[in-house]
Amino acid sequence: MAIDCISNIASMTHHPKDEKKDEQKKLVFDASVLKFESQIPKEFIWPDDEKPSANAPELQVPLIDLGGFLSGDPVATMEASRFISEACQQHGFFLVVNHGVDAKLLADAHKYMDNFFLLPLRQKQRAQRKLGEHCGYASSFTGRFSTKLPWKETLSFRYSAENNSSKMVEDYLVNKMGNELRQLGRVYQDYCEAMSKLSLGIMELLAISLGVGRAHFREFFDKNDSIMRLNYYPPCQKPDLTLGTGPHCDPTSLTILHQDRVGGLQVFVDNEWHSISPNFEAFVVNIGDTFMALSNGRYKSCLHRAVVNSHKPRKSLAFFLCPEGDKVVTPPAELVSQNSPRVYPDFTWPMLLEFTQKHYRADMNTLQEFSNWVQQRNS
Ligand SMILES: C=C1C[C@]23C[C@H]1CC[C@H]2[C@]1(C)CCC[C@@](C)(C(=O)O)[C@H]1[C@@H]3C(=O)O
Ligand SMILES: O=C(O)CCC(=O)C(=O)O
Ligand SMILES: [Fe+2]
Repeated sequence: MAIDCISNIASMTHHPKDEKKDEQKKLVFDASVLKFESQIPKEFIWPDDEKPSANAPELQVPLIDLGGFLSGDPVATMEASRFISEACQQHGFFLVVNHGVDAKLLADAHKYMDNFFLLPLRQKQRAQRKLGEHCGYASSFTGRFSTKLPWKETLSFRYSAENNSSKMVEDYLVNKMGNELRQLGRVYQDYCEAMSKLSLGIMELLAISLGVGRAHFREFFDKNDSIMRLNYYPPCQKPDLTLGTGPHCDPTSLTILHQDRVGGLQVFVDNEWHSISPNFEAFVVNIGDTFMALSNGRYKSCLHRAVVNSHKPRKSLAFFLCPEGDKVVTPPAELVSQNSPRVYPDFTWPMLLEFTQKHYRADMNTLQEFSNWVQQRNS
C-alpha cells in the first residue's frame, strides 16, 4: 500500500489536472504500512510556520468541579459559572471533574476505539466517509485535501437527543460495520447520551455566566443533533514535520473532549502554543464558533491543534454539541445593545456545517469567512 501510495504521490505531479484528480482518489493512508517507511509522504509535511514547536509550555487551565452544581448547590453553581466566565473570556477552554460520567463507560469508550482502529483498513473502509459528508471513517482526508494532511484516522457519527433516536448510533455502526460491532455501537450510544447530558449542564453554567436566563441555552440544545468523533493518531516517524489535527477553531457549539494519557492537545494563547496536559479524570471543554455567535462574540472560540509522537498512538474522543437543524443561531436579546451590536448574521448549523464540508476547510477564520459567504449570497 505504501508503495502504491508513494507511486501515486510520485505520479501525481506528472498528470494533467483531471487525471491528477483520479490519482488523488487512490492516495491511501494506511498507517499500518506507512510506519515501515523512513520518510513520510510530502503531503503530510506542514509548512515551516505551522510545524509543531518543541515542548510547548503547559497551559494552566481551571479545573472546574461540577459536583456541587450537579447536586444543586447554589453557591457551587455560582462559583463554577464564575470560573467558566473567566476561562471563556481568556481562551475558551476549561477542564471539568466530578462530571458524573461513569468511569467504566469512559474506559469502554477508549477500549472500543482500539477495537475499531486496529481493524484492517479494508474493514474500516466499510464505513468510508463520502466527499461532502461528515459521518464515517476517514484517514487523513486523502481525496478531500491534497496538502497539509493530518496524521490521523477518524470515525465520526451523528447523535440525536430526540426521544425516537435512542439507537441511532448503534444502528449506524452495525449497518456500516456488521453485527459484530453491535456492542461497540451500544457503548458509543451510551457515551453520546452521557455527553449530551453533560453538555446541557454546562450550557446552564454558560447561560448563568453570561447573565442570560439559566434555561436559555439548555432549551436551545435540548434536542441537539450532534457529532461524535473518534480521533486515532498513529505514531509518526517524523512527528516534528506533521500535525495530528491542524490549527482550527471548532465550528460547532461546544466540544467535550476526552484525551487518553498520551497528550498532544495544544491551544494558542498569548501568541504561543500551550499544551493541555492529559488528565484521565477530566474532560476538556471548549466553546466553538457557533456558541461564539450565540454569545454575540462575548466568548471566543479558541484556536487549537493536536501534535503526534513517534512512540505510541494517541486517542481522543470529541463530542461536538450542535443544535437541531431548524434552530436559528441568534444571540439572546440580553447580549445585544447599542454598545454590543450584532457581530454575526443569523444562520442555522446545517448551513455552517455544509460550508465546512463543501466550501471551506475549517481553520481559525471559519466563522468570519462563513459570515462573508452568507452576506454575499444574501446581497
Ligand atoms: C463540524 C466539524 C468539522 C470538523 C469536525 C467537526 C468539528 C471540528 C472540525 C475539524 C476537526 C477542524 C479541523 C479541520 C478538520 C477538517 C479536521 O481536521 O478533521 C475539521 C473536521 C471536518 O471538517 O471533518
Ligand atoms: O485530538 C485532540 O486533542 C483535538 C482534536 C480536535 O481538536 C478536533 O477533533 O476538533
Ligand atoms: Fe477541535
